[in-house]
Amino acid sequence: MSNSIQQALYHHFSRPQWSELRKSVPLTLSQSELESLRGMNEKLSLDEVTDIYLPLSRLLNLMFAAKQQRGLIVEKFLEQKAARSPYIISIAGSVAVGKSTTARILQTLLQRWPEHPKVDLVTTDGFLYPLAELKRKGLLQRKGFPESYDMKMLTDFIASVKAGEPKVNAPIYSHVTYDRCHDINQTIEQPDILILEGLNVLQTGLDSPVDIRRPFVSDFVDFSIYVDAEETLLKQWYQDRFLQFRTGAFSDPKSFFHHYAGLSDDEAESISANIWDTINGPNLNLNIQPTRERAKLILQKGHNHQVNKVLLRK
Ligand SMILES: Nc1ncnc2c1ncn2[C@@H]1O[C@H](COP(=O)(O)OP(=O)(O)OP(=O)(O)O)[C@@H](O)[C@H]1O
Ligand SMILES: CC(C)(CO)[C@@H](O)C(=O)NCCC(=O)O
Repeated sequence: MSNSIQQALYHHFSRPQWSELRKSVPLTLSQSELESLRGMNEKLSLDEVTDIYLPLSRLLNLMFAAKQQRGLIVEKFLEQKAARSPYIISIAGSVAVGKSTTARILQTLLQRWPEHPKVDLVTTDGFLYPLAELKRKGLLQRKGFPESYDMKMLTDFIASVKAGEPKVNAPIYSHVTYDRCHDINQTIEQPDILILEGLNVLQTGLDSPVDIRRPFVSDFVDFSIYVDAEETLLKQWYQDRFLQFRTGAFSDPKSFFHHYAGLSDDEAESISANIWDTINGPNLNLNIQPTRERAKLILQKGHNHQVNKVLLRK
Protein backbone atom coordinates (compact mmCIF):
# COMPACT_ATOMS: atom_id res chain seq x y z
CA MET A 1 0.00 0.00 0.00
CA SER A 2 1.36 3.40 -0.91
CA ASN A 3 2.64 5.78 1.72
CA SER A 4 -0.01 8.38 0.89
CA ILE A 5 -2.78 5.88 1.65
CA GLN A 6 -1.14 5.07 4.98
CA GLN A 7 -0.98 8.81 5.66
CA ALA A 8 -4.67 9.15 4.89
CA LEU A 9 -5.75 6.21 7.04
CA TYR A 10 -3.61 6.53 10.18
CA HIS A 11 -2.40 8.86 12.90
CA HIS A 12 1.38 8.38 13.07
CA PHE A 13 3.32 8.37 16.34
CA SER A 14 7.05 8.21 16.96
CA ARG A 15 8.10 6.16 20.00
CA PRO A 16 8.41 9.24 22.31
CA GLN A 17 5.05 10.63 21.11
CA TRP A 18 3.35 7.31 21.75
CA SER A 19 4.91 6.74 25.18
CA GLU A 20 3.60 10.18 26.26
CA LEU A 21 0.10 8.82 25.83
CA ARG A 22 0.50 6.54 28.83
CA LYS A 23 -0.95 9.45 30.87
CA SER A 24 -2.82 8.18 33.90
CA VAL A 25 -1.86 4.52 33.57
CA PRO A 26 0.10 3.74 36.75
CA LEU A 27 3.81 3.62 35.99
CA THR A 28 4.55 0.80 38.30
CA LEU A 29 3.68 -2.80 37.89
CA SER A 30 3.45 -4.99 40.97
CA GLN A 31 6.32 -7.37 41.62
CA SER A 32 4.23 -10.38 40.60
CA GLU A 33 3.11 -8.67 37.38
CA LEU A 34 6.73 -7.88 36.56
CA GLU A 35 7.71 -11.46 37.23
CA SER A 36 4.94 -12.86 35.10
CA LEU A 37 6.00 -10.62 32.19
CA ARG A 38 9.67 -11.51 32.64
CA GLY A 39 8.77 -15.17 32.94
CA MET A 40 7.13 -15.16 29.53
CA ASN A 41 10.16 -13.70 27.78
CA GLU A 42 13.46 -12.89 29.44
CA LYS A 43 14.45 -10.73 26.43
CA LEU A 44 11.51 -8.40 26.91
CA SER A 45 12.72 -5.03 28.20
CA LEU A 46 10.71 -3.20 30.80
CA ASP A 47 11.06 0.07 28.86
CA GLU A 48 9.15 -1.66 26.12
CA VAL A 49 6.33 -2.45 28.53
CA THR A 50 6.10 1.07 29.92
CA ASP A 51 6.68 2.99 26.67
CA ILE A 52 4.65 0.88 24.26
CA TYR A 53 2.34 -1.61 25.93
CA LEU A 54 1.04 0.53 28.80
CA PRO A 55 -0.24 3.27 26.43
CA LEU A 56 -1.73 0.53 24.27
CA SER A 57 -3.47 -0.95 27.29
CA ARG A 58 -4.88 2.52 28.09
CA LEU A 59 -6.19 2.87 24.53
CA LEU A 60 -7.77 -0.59 24.65
CA ASN A 61 -9.39 0.24 27.99
CA LEU A 62 -11.01 3.34 26.42
CA MET A 63 -12.12 1.37 23.35
CA PHE A 64 -13.57 -1.36 25.59
CA ALA A 65 -15.47 1.26 27.62
CA ALA A 66 -16.83 2.84 24.42
CA LYS A 67 -18.11 -0.57 23.30
CA GLN A 68 -19.84 -1.07 26.64
CA GLN A 69 -21.45 2.37 26.32
CA ARG A 70 -22.68 1.46 22.91
CA GLY A 71 -24.17 -1.74 24.35
CA LEU A 72 -26.05 0.32 26.95
CA ILE A 73 -27.43 2.57 24.22
CA VAL A 74 -28.71 -0.45 22.30
CA GLU A 75 -30.28 -1.84 25.50
CA LYS A 76 -31.98 1.50 26.14
CA PHE A 77 -33.30 1.52 22.59
CA LEU A 78 -34.56 -2.06 22.87
CA GLU A 79 -35.79 -1.53 26.44
CA GLN A 80 -34.33 -4.90 27.36
CA LYS A 81 -31.05 -6.43 28.48
CA ALA A 82 -28.88 -7.82 25.71
CA ALA A 83 -26.88 -11.08 25.98
CA ARG A 84 -23.27 -10.61 27.04
CA SER A 85 -20.68 -10.70 24.31
CA PRO A 86 -16.90 -10.60 24.75
CA TYR A 87 -14.69 -7.86 23.37
CA ILE A 88 -12.45 -9.46 20.74
CA ILE A 89 -8.94 -8.23 19.94
CA SER A 90 -7.00 -9.78 17.06
CA ILE A 91 -3.23 -9.73 16.59
CA ALA A 92 -1.80 -10.39 13.10
CA GLY A 93 1.69 -10.39 11.58
CA SER A 94 4.45 -12.56 10.15
CA VAL A 95 5.81 -15.78 11.57
CA ALA A 96 8.35 -14.84 14.31
CA VAL A 97 7.35 -11.17 14.57
CA GLY A 98 6.27 -11.68 18.19
CA LYS A 99 2.48 -12.02 17.95
CA SER A 100 2.20 -14.49 20.80
CA THR A 101 4.55 -12.46 23.01
CA THR A 102 2.52 -9.29 22.29
CA ALA A 103 -0.68 -11.20 23.04
CA ARG A 104 0.63 -12.45 26.38
CA ILE A 105 1.89 -9.00 27.41
CA LEU A 106 -1.53 -7.51 26.61
CA GLN A 107 -3.32 -10.32 28.44
CA THR A 108 -1.30 -9.55 31.60
CA LEU A 109 -1.82 -5.80 31.30
CA LEU A 110 -5.53 -5.93 30.50
CA GLN A 111 -6.21 -8.23 33.46
CA ARG A 112 -4.92 -5.55 35.84
CA TRP A 113 -7.51 -2.95 34.90
CA PRO A 114 -9.68 -1.92 37.86
CA GLU A 115 -12.57 -4.01 36.49
CA HIS A 116 -10.27 -7.10 36.43
CA PRO A 117 -11.70 -8.53 33.26
CA LYS A 118 -11.27 -12.18 32.42
CA VAL A 119 -8.95 -12.22 29.40
CA ASP A 120 -8.49 -15.40 27.36
CA LEU A 121 -5.95 -16.01 24.64
CA VAL A 122 -6.29 -18.26 21.60
CA THR A 123 -3.89 -18.78 18.71
CA THR A 124 -5.14 -19.70 15.25
CA ASP A 125 -2.31 -22.29 14.98
CA GLY A 126 -4.79 -24.81 16.45
CA PHE A 127 -6.99 -24.34 13.39
CA LEU A 128 -4.31 -25.56 10.98
CA TYR A 129 -5.54 -28.81 9.46
CA PRO A 130 -4.13 -31.87 11.27
CA LEU A 131 -0.79 -33.03 9.90
CA ALA A 132 -2.26 -36.14 8.20
CA GLU A 133 -4.77 -33.96 6.36
CA LEU A 134 -2.10 -31.44 5.32
CA LYS A 135 -0.08 -34.36 3.94
CA ARG A 136 -3.11 -35.76 2.12
CA LYS A 137 -3.82 -32.36 0.57
CA GLY A 138 -0.17 -31.87 -0.40
CA LEU A 139 0.09 -28.80 1.84
CA LEU A 140 3.04 -29.75 4.03
CA GLN A 141 5.19 -27.07 2.40
CA ARG A 142 2.35 -24.53 2.66
CA LYS A 143 1.86 -24.45 6.43
CA GLY A 144 0.58 -21.03 7.44
CA PHE A 145 -0.81 -20.28 3.96
CA PRO A 146 -4.58 -19.54 3.88
CA GLU A 147 -5.42 -22.98 2.46
CA SER A 148 -3.67 -24.74 5.37
CA TYR A 149 -6.28 -23.52 7.90
CA ASP A 150 -9.77 -24.83 8.51
CA MET A 151 -11.32 -21.37 8.18
CA LYS A 152 -14.86 -22.63 8.65
CA MET A 153 -13.87 -24.15 11.99
CA LEU A 154 -12.19 -20.88 12.97
CA THR A 155 -15.12 -18.62 12.04
CA ASP A 156 -17.60 -21.05 13.70
CA PHE A 157 -15.45 -20.90 16.84
CA ILE A 158 -15.27 -17.11 16.94
CA ALA A 159 -18.99 -16.78 16.17
CA SER A 160 -19.85 -19.07 19.13
CA VAL A 161 -17.59 -17.11 21.50
CA LYS A 162 -19.05 -13.81 20.28
CA ALA A 163 -22.58 -15.20 20.73
CA GLY A 164 -21.76 -15.69 24.42
CA GLU A 165 -22.03 -19.49 24.46
CA PRO A 166 -21.06 -20.82 27.92
CA LYS A 167 -18.31 -23.20 26.76
CA VAL A 168 -16.58 -23.19 23.38
CA ASN A 169 -13.69 -25.50 22.52
CA ALA A 170 -10.66 -24.47 20.48
CA PRO A 171 -8.13 -26.99 19.14
CA ILE A 172 -4.55 -26.70 20.37
CA TYR A 173 -1.45 -26.87 18.16
CA SER A 174 1.79 -28.46 19.33
CA HIS A 175 5.05 -26.96 18.04
CA VAL A 176 6.71 -30.18 19.26
CA THR A 177 4.69 -32.70 17.26
CA TYR A 178 4.05 -30.08 14.53
CA ASP A 179 0.42 -31.21 14.63
CA ARG A 180 -2.94 -30.47 16.22
CA CYS A 181 -3.21 -32.11 19.65
CA HIS A 182 -5.68 -34.95 19.32
CA ASP A 183 -6.52 -35.44 22.98
CA ILE A 184 -6.74 -31.93 24.46
CA ASN A 185 -8.69 -28.76 23.70
CA GLN A 186 -8.78 -25.29 25.15
CA THR A 187 -12.19 -24.37 26.59
CA ILE A 188 -13.30 -20.75 26.40
CA GLU A 189 -15.91 -19.86 29.01
CA GLN A 190 -17.43 -16.42 28.47
CA PRO A 191 -14.38 -14.20 28.91
CA ASP A 192 -14.79 -10.42 29.03
CA ILE A 193 -12.03 -10.15 26.44
CA LEU A 194 -10.68 -12.68 23.96
CA ILE A 195 -7.33 -12.10 22.27
CA LEU A 196 -7.06 -14.06 19.01
CA GLU A 197 -3.53 -14.23 17.60
CA GLY A 198 -2.40 -15.58 14.22
CA LEU A 199 -1.00 -14.96 10.76
CA ASN A 200 -4.42 -15.07 9.19
CA VAL A 201 -6.76 -13.02 11.39
CA LEU A 202 -7.02 -10.14 8.88
CA GLN A 203 -7.49 -12.40 5.84
CA THR A 204 -10.79 -12.38 3.99
CA GLY A 205 -10.44 -15.14 1.40
CA LEU A 206 -12.08 -12.90 -1.18
CA ASP A 207 -9.98 -14.44 -3.92
CA SER A 208 -11.99 -17.64 -3.66
CA PRO A 209 -15.57 -17.52 -5.00
CA VAL A 210 -16.68 -20.14 -2.46
CA ASP A 211 -15.46 -18.08 0.45
CA ILE A 212 -17.40 -14.97 -0.44
CA ARG A 213 -20.52 -16.25 1.33
CA ARG A 214 -18.60 -17.04 4.49
CA PRO A 215 -18.05 -14.63 7.36
CA PHE A 216 -14.48 -13.46 8.01
CA VAL A 217 -12.72 -13.46 11.37
CA SER A 218 -12.77 -9.66 11.18
CA ASP A 219 -16.59 -9.65 11.24
CA PHE A 220 -16.35 -10.64 14.92
CA VAL A 221 -13.36 -8.56 15.95
CA ASP A 222 -13.65 -5.27 17.84
CA PHE A 223 -10.04 -4.12 17.62
CA SER A 224 -7.25 -5.41 15.37
CA ILE A 225 -3.49 -5.04 15.73
CA TYR A 226 -0.80 -5.80 13.12
CA VAL A 227 2.76 -6.32 14.36
CA ASP A 228 5.12 -5.23 11.59
CA ALA A 229 8.87 -5.42 10.88
CA GLU A 230 11.22 -5.45 7.89
CA GLU A 231 11.63 -8.89 6.36
CA THR A 232 15.41 -8.95 6.99
CA LEU A 233 14.72 -8.65 10.73
CA LEU A 234 11.92 -11.21 10.62
CA LYS A 235 14.12 -13.75 8.91
CA GLN A 236 16.84 -13.13 11.50
CA TRP A 237 14.37 -13.58 14.39
CA TYR A 238 13.04 -16.75 12.78
CA GLN A 239 16.56 -18.14 12.40
CA ASP A 240 17.54 -17.14 15.96
CA ARG A 241 14.54 -18.97 17.33
CA PHE A 242 15.26 -22.00 15.13
CA LEU A 243 18.81 -22.17 16.50
CA GLN A 244 17.49 -21.96 20.08
CA PHE A 245 15.01 -24.74 19.37
CA ARG A 246 17.89 -27.21 19.00
CA THR A 247 18.28 -27.25 22.78
CA GLY A 248 14.54 -26.69 23.40
CA ALA A 249 11.63 -28.06 21.37
CA PHE A 250 13.73 -30.13 18.92
CA SER A 251 15.57 -31.93 21.72
CA ASP A 252 12.30 -33.63 22.78
CA PRO A 253 12.34 -37.17 21.31
CA LYS A 254 8.64 -36.69 20.45
CA SER A 255 9.53 -33.68 18.31
CA PHE A 256 8.69 -33.89 14.63
CA PHE A 257 12.04 -32.16 14.09
CA HIS A 258 14.06 -34.24 16.56
CA HIS A 259 16.54 -34.91 13.73
CA TYR A 260 17.33 -31.16 13.76
CA ALA A 261 18.53 -31.26 17.39
CA GLY A 262 22.06 -32.32 16.44
CA LEU A 263 22.60 -29.74 13.66
CA SER A 264 25.71 -27.59 13.71
CA ASP A 265 25.28 -23.81 13.67
CA ASP A 266 26.04 -23.66 9.96
CA GLU A 267 23.60 -26.43 9.09
CA ALA A 268 20.87 -24.87 11.24
CA GLU A 269 21.49 -21.45 9.62
CA SER A 270 21.16 -22.86 6.16
CA ILE A 271 18.09 -25.07 6.85
CA SER A 272 16.22 -22.25 8.60
CA ALA A 273 17.14 -19.79 5.82
CA ASN A 274 15.71 -22.26 3.33
CA ILE A 275 12.43 -22.69 5.28
CA TRP A 276 12.13 -18.92 5.45
CA ASP A 277 12.86 -18.39 1.75
CA THR A 278 10.50 -21.13 0.55
CA ILE A 279 7.60 -20.97 3.05
CA ASN A 280 7.41 -18.18 5.62
CA GLY A 281 8.86 -15.37 3.45
CA PRO A 282 6.57 -16.00 0.45
CA ASN A 283 3.58 -16.36 2.82
CA LEU A 284 4.45 -12.99 4.37
CA ASN A 285 4.66 -11.26 1.01
CA LEU A 286 1.67 -12.94 -0.63
CA ASN A 287 -0.83 -13.33 2.18
CA ILE A 288 0.08 -11.55 5.40
CA GLN A 289 1.63 -8.17 4.69
CA PRO A 290 -1.09 -7.24 2.15
CA THR A 291 -3.64 -7.37 5.03
CA ARG A 292 -1.66 -4.90 7.18
CA GLU A 293 -3.71 -1.79 6.46
CA ARG A 294 -6.90 -3.54 7.54
CA ALA A 295 -5.68 -3.27 11.12
CA LYS A 296 -6.85 -0.55 13.51
CA LEU A 297 -3.34 -0.30 14.93
CA ILE A 298 0.10 -1.10 13.50
CA LEU A 299 3.13 -1.61 15.74
CA GLN A 300 6.34 -1.16 13.73
CA LYS A 301 9.31 -2.95 15.24
CA GLY A 302 13.00 -2.37 14.59
CA HIS A 303 16.14 -4.02 15.99
CA ASN A 304 15.74 -6.06 19.19
CA HIS A 305 11.94 -6.04 18.81
CA GLN A 306 11.85 -2.36 19.81
CA VAL A 307 8.68 -0.68 18.62
CA ASN A 308 9.77 2.58 16.99
CA LYS A 309 6.55 3.71 15.35
CA VAL A 310 2.83 3.27 16.03
CA LEU A 311 0.02 3.89 13.55
CA LEU A 312 -3.57 4.28 14.76
CA ARG A 313 -6.56 4.38 12.44
CA LYS A 314 -8.15 7.80 12.28
N1 LIG B 1 8.96 -7.76 22.66
C1 LIG B 1 9.93 -8.67 22.49
N2 LIG B 1 11.17 -8.46 22.97
C2 LIG B 1 12.16 -9.35 22.79
N3 LIG B 1 12.01 -10.52 22.12
C3 LIG B 1 10.81 -10.80 21.61
C4 LIG B 1 9.70 -9.90 21.77
N4 LIG B 1 8.63 -10.44 21.12
C5 LIG B 1 9.06 -11.62 20.60
N5 LIG B 1 10.35 -11.85 20.89
C6 LIG B 1 11.13 -13.04 20.44
O1 LIG B 1 10.90 -13.22 19.03
C7 LIG B 1 10.65 -14.59 18.71
C8 LIG B 1 9.27 -14.75 18.11
O2 LIG B 1 8.29 -14.42 19.07
P1 LIG B 1 6.86 -15.11 19.15
O3 LIG B 1 6.98 -16.59 19.36
O4 LIG B 1 6.05 -14.31 20.12
O5 LIG B 1 6.39 -14.84 17.64
P2 LIG B 1 5.09 -15.25 16.85
O6 LIG B 1 4.82 -14.13 15.94
O7 LIG B 1 4.00 -15.64 17.79
O8 LIG B 1 5.63 -16.51 16.06
P3 LIG B 1 4.87 -17.73 15.33
O9 LIG B 1 3.93 -17.17 14.33
O10 LIG B 1 5.99 -18.49 14.68
O11 LIG B 1 4.18 -18.54 16.40
C9 LIG B 1 10.84 -15.36 20.01
O12 LIG B 1 12.15 -15.85 20.01
C10 LIG B 1 10.62 -14.30 21.09
O13 LIG B 1 11.36 -14.61 22.27
C1 LIG C 1 2.58 -22.86 12.69
C2 LIG C 1 2.94 -21.69 11.77
C3 LIG C 1 2.27 -21.82 10.44
C4 LIG C 1 2.41 -20.38 12.37
O1 LIG C 1 2.85 -20.13 13.64
C5 LIG C 1 4.47 -21.57 11.58
O2 LIG C 1 5.12 -21.53 12.80
C6 LIG C 1 5.02 -22.72 10.73
O3 LIG C 1 5.13 -23.82 11.18
N1 LIG C 1 5.36 -22.44 9.47
C7 LIG C 1 5.79 -23.43 8.53
C8 LIG C 1 7.25 -23.41 8.26
C9 LIG C 1 8.07 -23.52 9.53
O4 LIG C 1 8.34 -24.66 9.95
O5 LIG C 1 8.38 -22.48 10.08
